[in-house]
Amino acid sequence: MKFTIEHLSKHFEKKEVLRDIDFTFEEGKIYGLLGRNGAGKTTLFNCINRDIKTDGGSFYLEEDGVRRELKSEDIGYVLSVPTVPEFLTAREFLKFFLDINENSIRNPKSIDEYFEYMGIAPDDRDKLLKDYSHGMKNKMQMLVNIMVQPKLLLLDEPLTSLDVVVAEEMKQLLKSLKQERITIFSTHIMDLALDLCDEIVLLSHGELEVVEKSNLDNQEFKTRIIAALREEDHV
Ligand SMILES: Nc1ncnc2c1ncn2[C@@H]1O[C@H](COP(=O)(O)OP(=O)(O)OP(=O)(O)O)[C@@H](O)[C@H]1O
Repeated sequence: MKFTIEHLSKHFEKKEVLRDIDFTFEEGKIYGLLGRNGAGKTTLFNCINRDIKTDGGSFYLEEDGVRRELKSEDIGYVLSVPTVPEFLTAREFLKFFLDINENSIRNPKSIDEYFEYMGIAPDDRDKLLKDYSHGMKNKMQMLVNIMVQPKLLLLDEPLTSLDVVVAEEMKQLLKSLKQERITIFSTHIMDLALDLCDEIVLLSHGELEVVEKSNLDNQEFKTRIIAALREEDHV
């Protein structure tokens, strides 16, 4: 499977954020998307998820040699600021989510198995989501996105608010999920990107570019990435 972006452009007023991007992502890989603040990472995700209108461009999935347009049901999108229905308990939310996605969730587990899988303690499962911490809401958002087993998983800085233990668990979880999908992961934490991701892609000057690791060690690789990002024009 391949996910291809063709001629994607997006501007806000006078600012050209994405400039005629052409890029192909491959199945089974986690891509670390790095870019300076304001480089356009969230904008790129929002364009792919059709949350905002693009100026032009197309998105395709190719499976077994057959190419078709990307559909919304192909995508899981974990936002940096988790959005969950605050007025429901975590259990009610999962039940509702399972009900409305009955036809698209393959081999569903029980609600408590999902909580277990995500490390959400029994005492927290019947609490209102408005009383969940930022990190716990993040876990719930991650869970519902994983449940539908999307072909394309977009993660916008999802681990930033998690404590070290949970962040490590989530890292292992993402690694275990990477087969049969394409994962694109934006982060500012370089060590996390190097540790978790198979490829590092820079979003710089509105374009995507792979940074080749070749035979560099991690420190040299980091230096190369930072040097490339420094060139970003910040006006
Ligand atoms: N709705 C909008 N209206 C006007 N400008 C916008 C809008 N959304 C984003 N921008 C601008 O587009 C640029 C890219 O923003 P975006 O949030 O995609 O960057 P980012 O790479 O995700 O940044 P960060 O790493 O800080 O989260 C910024 O200059 C931002 O101000």
